[in-house]
Amino acid sequence: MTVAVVQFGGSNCDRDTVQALAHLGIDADLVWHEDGLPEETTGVVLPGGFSYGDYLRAGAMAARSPVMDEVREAADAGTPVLGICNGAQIGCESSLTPGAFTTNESARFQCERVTLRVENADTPWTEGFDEGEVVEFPIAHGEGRYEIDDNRLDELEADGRVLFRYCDEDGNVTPEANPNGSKHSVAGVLGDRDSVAVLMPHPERVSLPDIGSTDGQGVLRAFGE
Ligand SMILES: NC(=O)CC[C@H](N)C(=O)O
Repeated sequence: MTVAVVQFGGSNCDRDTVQALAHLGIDADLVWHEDGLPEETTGVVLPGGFSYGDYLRAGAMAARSPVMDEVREAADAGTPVLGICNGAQIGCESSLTPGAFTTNESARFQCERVTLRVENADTPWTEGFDEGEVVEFPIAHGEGRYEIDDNRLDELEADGRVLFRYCDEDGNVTPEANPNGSKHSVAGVLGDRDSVAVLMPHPERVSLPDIGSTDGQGVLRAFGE
């Protein structure tokens, strides 16, 4: 049982992710994208970073790597797939998940801790949380503003495919608590299956007790089942 953490040129959260998974007793390995997914792959993480220097649009180049065809096949077969930050951008650029992550409203790179409200606790990524629970994760992105057409967003909302929303410390979803101008304050969404998810905040950066918080463990535990 091995989770493949797929490295592209410019990935930089790959090792942190392996370490965070290992801390939870989940076997994970770095996989260079040109090498393809190993046969024993039981989960896939598209990690954060700056693949191809965010050239064109963040995630646009990595989404065209042949390994993404394998990731899609694995996802279609029910293998859990999680895109984190740049991995979320790659997930949307490759249509594994709906919508797109575009330039922050501030037009700046933002690195800060944010609070998130768990919108649907009935998914593998959130079953360790309560619905409405407020958790704190870091963000570190320049292109994290979630965009999607209104009809599609209404469908996602109706289907419970919004996983996390930016909120204030009391769980109120307000424009002030939305760090990047994401539509409906969306911070994470599910793909067609609930085994596929992407989120802009970084659960792997809040998964090791030594770093001070373990709020992110619930997300990564999905790979332990
Ligand atoms: N931390 C990350 O993965 C960064 C994502 C991407 N490079 C951005 O700035 O939007």
